[in-house]
Amino acid sequence: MNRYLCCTLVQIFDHKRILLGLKKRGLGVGKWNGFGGKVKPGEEIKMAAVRELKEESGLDVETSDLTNVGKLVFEFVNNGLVIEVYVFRAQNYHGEIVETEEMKPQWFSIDEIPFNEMWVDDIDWYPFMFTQKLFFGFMKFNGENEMLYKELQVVENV
Ligand SMILES: Nc1[nH]c(=O)nc2c1ncn2[C@H]1C[C@H](O)[C@@H](COP(=O)(O)OP(=O)(O)OP(=O)(O)O)O1
Repeated sequence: MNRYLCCTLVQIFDHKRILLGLKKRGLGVGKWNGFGGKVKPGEEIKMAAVRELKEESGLDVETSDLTNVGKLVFEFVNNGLVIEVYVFRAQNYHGEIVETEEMKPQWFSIDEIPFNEMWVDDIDWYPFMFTQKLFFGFMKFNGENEMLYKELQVVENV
């Protein structure tokens, strides 16, 4: 039986900029990513997204300001881990951006997203996010840097 995790990922937008965080520890260390993490048992997914965004960036959003952009399922063939990631975007937020032990946040122009320092699948699904098409993706990884398989499709709901 594979080990399964349900996670969130929040992409914060401000006009033509996106806020990314450099992951300082754990899964995806050294990569720029949106903000998110594991949903706790019994926790509502959007509440987990709000909590993880706050923990990793200092920013607050309302659950009603989180828009679904897609769902990604990653299978890590090297260790049997399966991660289901609910991806959201938000442009209404408040609070001060802070660097934490886990993440170093930084704004990037949406024309200068550092895809070569991100999870290798991001370059495939960010375009769906930008064109506001709800997507579902399934990817197989061997370790954190080798993508063995990918499948992406536009869907009606996630
Ligand atoms: N291939 C991938 N592409 C991507 O863009 N984001 C990925 C990804 N695989 C995992 N993620 C994201 C989803 C989620 O936001 C994060 C994984 O969560 P973490 O392991 O950081 O969880 P936590 O923040 O709960 O960890 P700890 O607090 O350290 O226990 O990495």
